[in-house]
Amino acid sequence: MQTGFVWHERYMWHNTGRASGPFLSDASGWMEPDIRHTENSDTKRRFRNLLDVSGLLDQLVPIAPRAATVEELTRFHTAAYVEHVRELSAGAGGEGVDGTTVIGKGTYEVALLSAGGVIEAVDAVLDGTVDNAYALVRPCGHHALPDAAMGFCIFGNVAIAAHHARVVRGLRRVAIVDWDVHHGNGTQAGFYDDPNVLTISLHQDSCFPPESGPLEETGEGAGEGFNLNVPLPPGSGDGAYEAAFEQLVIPALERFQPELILVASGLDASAMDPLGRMMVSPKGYGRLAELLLDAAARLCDGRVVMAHEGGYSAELVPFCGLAIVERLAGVETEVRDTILQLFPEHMGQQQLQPHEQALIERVAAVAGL
Ligand SMILES: Cc1nn(C)c(C)c1/N=N/c1ccc(/C=C/C(=O)NO)cc1
Ligand SMILES: [Zn+2]
Repeated sequence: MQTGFVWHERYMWHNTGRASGPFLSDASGWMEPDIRHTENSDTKRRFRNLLDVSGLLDQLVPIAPRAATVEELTRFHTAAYVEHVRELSAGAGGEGVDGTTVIGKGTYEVALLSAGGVIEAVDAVLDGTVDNAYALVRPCGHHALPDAAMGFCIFGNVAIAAHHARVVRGLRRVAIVDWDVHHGNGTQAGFYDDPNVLTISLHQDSCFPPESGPLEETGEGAGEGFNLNVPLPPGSGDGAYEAAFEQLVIPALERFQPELILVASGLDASAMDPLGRMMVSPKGYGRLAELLLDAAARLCDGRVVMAHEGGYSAELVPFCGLAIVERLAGVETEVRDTILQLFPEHMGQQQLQPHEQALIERVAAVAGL
């Protein structure tokens, strides 16, 4: 199995600065100042470094990112928004609409490289250069709206790549699966009336954006039935996610018959993430990757491109990421045993719980699955 890997040191140079709050500059004066913004380079660098020291990185095919063009960005974003980011980035910087998304000096160029890196991964998979790919990009994208930055996201990397696959590469049907713990609101918004792009988001119910991603949002107009939200309850672990995949995600993909599957790969559903309340283990993320790749092998010759999104636990992002990339590459490193010892079965709420199964059945009824 040939697995492509997108990385660039510049991704680490997107400067989200230092704040006095978790990711808010505190106006009250009651917070000790000078801590790193929650969305910083640390967990991404640790993920890449574990791929390196485990020996897996040497078995991946490097894919060099490039800057996305304005034409590529404006298939999803407004031209005014793209220009706004460029201006802020060239000047003193600024923030997105939610007051937590930093557009620092030079962010524009890094965000172009992030979106362009996912496009290059899609081209490498569609050209057959590699079988599948993981784009370890930054800043993330799934919260970005056509005209606004939010949730640490600047440009809608995965949405832009989906447009590229359809408009430039001529694919008819592209599926997007978002396993980040937060709702992929930007991706949903971008294709809400589009029957050619199936958008699926599994997320912690009402976590972020606040109240976003209810199961009733199934698409509109021609796109009715082509958006699937799975708002899992806090505390959902490996069992709940595996059941959601087996009962909802895989059947939805089989019904849609995608020619390419894109994954918004946020690792913040892990059991130790500060911005989520889920219980997924590294083994659990590995299992989701297995289920997805098995479906892709049956549906679209294994064509899968994963783009990194959220994930803020320095301890678990590397192990969750490694578990996923091991499955993409079909390689088992010696680290996997460590992962299992770190996360024995009994830890946390790994088994499917009745209330989690009940939510899955409510989604199945609404989605006709
Ligand atoms: C708004 C707001 N206002 N306040 C006071 C606060 C504390 C706010 N939280 N912002 C957030 C909360 C979570 C994320 C997750 C990003 C991610 O990983 N996505 O995948 C981003 C921003
Ligand atoms: Zn997230």
